[in-house]
Amino acid sequence: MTTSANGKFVRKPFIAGNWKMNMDHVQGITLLQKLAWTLSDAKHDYNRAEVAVFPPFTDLRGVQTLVQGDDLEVVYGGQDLSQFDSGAYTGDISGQFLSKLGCAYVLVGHSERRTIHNESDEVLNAKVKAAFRHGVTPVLCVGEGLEVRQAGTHVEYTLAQLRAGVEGLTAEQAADLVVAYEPVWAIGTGEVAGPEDAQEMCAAIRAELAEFFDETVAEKTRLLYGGSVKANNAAAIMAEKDVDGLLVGGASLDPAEFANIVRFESHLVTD
Ligand SMILES: O=C[C@H](O)COP(=O)(O)O
Repeated sequence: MTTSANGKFVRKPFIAGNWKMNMDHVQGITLLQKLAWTLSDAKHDYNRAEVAVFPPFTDLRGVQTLVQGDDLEVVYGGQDLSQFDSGAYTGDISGQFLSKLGCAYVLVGHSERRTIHNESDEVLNAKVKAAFRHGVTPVLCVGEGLEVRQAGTHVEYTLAQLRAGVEGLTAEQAADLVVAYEPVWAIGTGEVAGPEDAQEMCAAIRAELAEFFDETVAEKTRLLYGGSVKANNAAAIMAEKDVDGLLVGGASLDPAEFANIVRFESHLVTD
């Protein structure tokens, strides 16, 4: 755990770049090299903000080789995993394979998996458990679409996804879990939920974790915001009390922009 210069952070900030279905394995290496150089030039202290990238599966072996070969401090993960460990599941990727590739994290239930691939809460709960079985930390994504937001039921909707996702976890697992709140209406649209929207939901998620598990879990679980994050809005979102990190899509494909998001602290107003 880290405390920042302004004393805000009790949980280590976590800045994650989800490349989605962008960057083939050659482009991915170039992107990661540029990101690492930019952060090195800026003397980024990885103790102050953990940096993760989530490349496509086909990039992961190259990413592992680069991270190991150049001793990079950037960590990486998969964008999805199977709820099963092995067998006749064509096209799926086991948590065991991700673990063997050195993945520290895996996204579970990204809104694009929930909508395009119709992944249910039950399947996602099984995926969260599969990740833990293989020693890979799940980043459970939750969040509402535009209709739910307009109906004003977004908090209850999102908390129901959360409860379903963490069902059956031990307190220790829940404390390690990362939860990403992504309001679907703010993803890739240029629409940003305001810092106060991110705070409202992250506070509600933390309270729900305290209720579902206990206060200790709620104090430890890291909560991210994702949805049209850019360098010019990252600091304001991160200044919110219950926001511990950012899940960045489009802006993570630009190494200079993403590095500036990682270095959000340099844009924070300190007392
Ligand atoms: O995984 C990232 C989120 O879907 C946000 O994507 P975005 O930054 O392109 O809006």
